[in-house]
Amino acid sequence: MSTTLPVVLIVDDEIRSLETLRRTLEEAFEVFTAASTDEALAILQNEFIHVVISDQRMPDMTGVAFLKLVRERWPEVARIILSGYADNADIIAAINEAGIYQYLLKPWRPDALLLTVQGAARLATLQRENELLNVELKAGEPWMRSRVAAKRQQASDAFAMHSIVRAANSPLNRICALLTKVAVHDIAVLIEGESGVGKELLARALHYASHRAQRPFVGENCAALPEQLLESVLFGHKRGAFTGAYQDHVGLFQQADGGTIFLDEIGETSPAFQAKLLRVLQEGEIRPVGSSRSLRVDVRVVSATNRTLADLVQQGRFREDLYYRLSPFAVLTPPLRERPEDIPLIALDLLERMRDSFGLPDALFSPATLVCLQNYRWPGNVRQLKNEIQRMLALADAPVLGPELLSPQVLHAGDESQQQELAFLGSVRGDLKERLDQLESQIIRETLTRHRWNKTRAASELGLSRVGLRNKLVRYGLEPKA
Ligand SMILES: Nc1ncnc2c1ncn2[C@@H]1O[C@H](COP(=O)(O)OP(=O)(O)OP(=O)(O)O)[C@@H](O)[C@H]1O
Repeated sequence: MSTTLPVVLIVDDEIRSLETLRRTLEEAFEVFTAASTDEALAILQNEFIHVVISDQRMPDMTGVAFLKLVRERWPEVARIILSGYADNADIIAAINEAGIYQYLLKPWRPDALLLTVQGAARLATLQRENELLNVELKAGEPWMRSRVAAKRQQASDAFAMHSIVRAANSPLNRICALLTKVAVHDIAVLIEGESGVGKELLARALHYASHRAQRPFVGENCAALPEQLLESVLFGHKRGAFTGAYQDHVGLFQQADGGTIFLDEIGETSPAFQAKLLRVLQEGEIRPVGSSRSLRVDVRVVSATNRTLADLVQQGRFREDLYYRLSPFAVLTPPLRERPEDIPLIALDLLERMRDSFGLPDALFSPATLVCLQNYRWPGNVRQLKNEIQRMLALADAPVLGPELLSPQVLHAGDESQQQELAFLGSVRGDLKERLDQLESQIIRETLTRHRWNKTRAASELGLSRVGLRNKLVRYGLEPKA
């Protein structure tokens, strides 16, 4: 599951009610609103929605009829009905026909609504993961077990350390190697790095490299929820623990039992929450809100932050004792601008994944576009790169994605790079032979990086034999470090 916010679509013909719902949910979710079912269907068609909340009484169709349609087309989307009337027939129809997650009565309470939508989003995420695993309900049957095992293997391959795209000489190699080593030991891991650098990707890869791979990986963005809700989401609650707690709720720590829990944006948590988390980690037990019983859980904690946690400790904003609990092993993921050799490879990988859905199965980058992509500084890291490629695909009319499709700041980075190239040429010292050697070494390094250090392809592009290329690598000391 991604710890980017879950996406919720609200459908209601009353604009004021739509806006109130949006305001209540938009802190914790990415929210779309639709004032008609047609508008809602168009959004479902184009967006990746986790939860649909529909009003029951709408002019064009009832909420139940609409959610039935949603269930037929997008069964993985969790469905919630909001109604002003406790009509038994409607409730039974909603449950039977539209398979809804919850029937909420108006006036709803913000905390109850948030909890319900959080639970529904979690369900939708699990359903998506199940879909990935293609686990069918008959998993208990012996013939299914081997299939489930095979599908789990596929999932672990998809999230394996080796599937994290990076160049042969990328600094990520060292990080992946360290995480693979640490994975087999059951210690907590802290992953630091700017937003969008791939911290969650690394956390998942760590999980799948560990002996916990057959158990769940669950994640939560700790910055997305108010303190009390976060506590309830992570540790669970008993029915009646607070207003709006209509039923028992199993927390994520319990859901992750035997597996890994990923606590994203841990640096944003309140002192009170930090104290509770520390107790859970010290005791290996959780106590659901409103419960008098503690439950033992066996969970490996991987946390992430885009701050420097040690600095927050220094500033008195993060508990030192919790910091040491969370970080017996810590890695700093470098931003994309510090590993430009990864950019073309990640860009090509993202393009391959996305081009079909934009109806451009043969799309490829022009060489000038690749140069611009590699020269830009990507403050939003891989997530921003992904958005940029989506934007290009959305604007493109032909398979070759030229630089004219780039957003201005990325395009402009190309200009800067030309200036840099001129500056580089000006900075090269020595006689003509020495300067040409330096240029040759740069060109070979760039070509190899683009070909993921596949020497046959690089040699072919450069018009060299493999032996010829190898000799030059030795001469210029260019062999990548393992
Ligand atoms: N090396 C990579 N190869 C392919 N895709 C990547 C790579 N690194 C990151 N991504 C993709 O970039 C996006 C952002 O990555 P991820 O969510 O892991 O970042 P993050 O550091 O956890 O971000 P945040 O701090 O905002 O939670 C995801 O879609 C992820 O799949």
